[in-house]
Amino acid sequence: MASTPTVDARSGFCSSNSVFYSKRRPIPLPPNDSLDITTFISSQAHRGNVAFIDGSTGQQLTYVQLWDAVRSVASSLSDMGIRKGHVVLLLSPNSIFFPVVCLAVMSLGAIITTTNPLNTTREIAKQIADSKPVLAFTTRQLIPKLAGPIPLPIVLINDEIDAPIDNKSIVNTLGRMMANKKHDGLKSREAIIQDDTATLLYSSGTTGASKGVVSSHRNLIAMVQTVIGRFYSDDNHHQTFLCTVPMFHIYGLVAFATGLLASGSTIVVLSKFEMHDMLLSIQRNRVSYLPLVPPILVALINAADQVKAKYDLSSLRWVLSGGAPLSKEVIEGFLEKYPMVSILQGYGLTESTGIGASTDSLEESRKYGTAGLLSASMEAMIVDPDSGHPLATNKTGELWLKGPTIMKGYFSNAEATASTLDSKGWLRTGDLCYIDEDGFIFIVDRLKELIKYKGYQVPPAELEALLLTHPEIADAAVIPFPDEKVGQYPMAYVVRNAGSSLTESGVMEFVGKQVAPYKRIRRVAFIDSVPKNPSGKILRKDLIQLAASSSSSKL
Ligand SMILES: Nc1ncnc2c1ncn2[C@@H]1O[C@H](COP(=O)(O)OP(=O)(O)OP(=O)(O)O)[C@@H](O)[C@H]1O
Repeated sequence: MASTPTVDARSGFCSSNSVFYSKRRPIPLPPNDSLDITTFISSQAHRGNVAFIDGSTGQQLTYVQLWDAVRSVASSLSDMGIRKGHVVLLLSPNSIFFPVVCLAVMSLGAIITTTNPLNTTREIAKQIADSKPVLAFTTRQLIPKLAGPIPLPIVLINDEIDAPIDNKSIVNTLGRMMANKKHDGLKSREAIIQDDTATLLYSSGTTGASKGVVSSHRNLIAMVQTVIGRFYSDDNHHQTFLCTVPMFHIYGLVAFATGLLASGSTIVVLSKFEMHDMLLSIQRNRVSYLPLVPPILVALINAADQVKAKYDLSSLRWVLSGGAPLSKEVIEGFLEKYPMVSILQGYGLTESTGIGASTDSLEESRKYGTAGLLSASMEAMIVDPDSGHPLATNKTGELWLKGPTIMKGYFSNAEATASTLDSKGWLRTGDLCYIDEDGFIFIVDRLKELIKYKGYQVPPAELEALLLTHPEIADAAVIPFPDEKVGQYPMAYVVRNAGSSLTESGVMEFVGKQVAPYKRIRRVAFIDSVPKNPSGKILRKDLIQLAASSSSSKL
């Protein structure tokens, strides 16, 4: 008889197979295999009334209007010949119509692919060549970005029904589609099963070329269940969220275009992040939940006195941080300035269709620096990157994840899929982590970003967190600087507070006193701001390039 694996209730670790099991209540997936994400969300019971509010114009979409719009757009798409398996590109800043497009496309079994409006025409052309969309939704301002070698028919996202169709690529407008009340097109909708592909999102490309991540309806349904479990387990009272993070990224997509709609939340949408607009929207709409990325949190700390004097933030209860590391020092700094607000953490990847671990309560968040507990039904292994052996609690190695939200694979890239997903469904996250005796995950750094000094590994995130504790440092990034003798050494790019006269040697001494000799920063440069991507990650490759060009120009 096979023995039952013994799982330690405190850590979730099973010593017989070295797997960490989630400590959260498992979430049963809907048994009906013939189910798409849109039907799943729209069939959830809740008492919500207003789904979306445009943060700048105040325009609202109620839940009744939202689902009516989704059906109208789906029917129009079907009339245009969009079928299951077709890829549809969405190039748009955040808007209350972004989710309408996503949900309509997915309801037909077609696949939504999104892209960053800040991408160049060349980058977008590359994504188009890879994903081969048959149609694009975009705004009038962004049409020139689709001027690549493959012309695409365009649906204009425009809230005016009678927007002029004055460009030969424009085949329709979203306003006209939403006004279509016949819904005859839905009769030719094909059957969808949970395993069918729903989204083709591109990873951020922080550590290499961006890759197309294929997620299924099942992946998204499981993620919606995770979101419901995270925010609505105890009581089902109405909550208002502010959307500042981009909806084209997995973070924004699972929260604002899918997950939160299952429980009747109200979502105030900002087309882009701007500090004043964000704060004004919180005040005006009595926002209770603010999901953001770490740089915004840092900005809120730095400007705390002016912010509190100018805006009424009394409705704000929770800030959710995700997408990039958040140090203990930043958390403490925030709580000191905003004692009424609690911070929740979320950790995930495009490849895990969103949240893989999170803190869901104030008590959990008090484990400062943690990315949280594994999401419901998620399993983890910590694998020694050198030996490939799984490790136990409090040992650092690469985090592997397995569960119902893990992607199907990379699009048209069998090689990348094989090196990231193993045959048993384990996803190699590329993140260096440990899991403590209570089951909390701590992210040390990204494997690919470790600096190798004389064979020792130096995590840049640790040095960045330390630099941020300096009272005269507003922001910092640490990169590897190539050196013939030692391989690489840590170099810091530092943003000084206004009026600071901190010197290079001052920075080096500050760090040198607090770390082992191999971790010391051996080169410093001052900059005005640290380049970051929309999910808050430091664009280290840009800084590496900058360091290389400034050192060669000095030769
Ligand atoms: N709460 C968090 N704390 C620390 N790091 C986080 C957190 N959330 C996400 N991350 C980081 O973000 C990564 C996932 O990011 P994303 O899927 O946007 O693309 P990327 O990994 O940056 O891009 P690419 O794989 O193309 O380099 C995780 O592997 C992790 O390194």
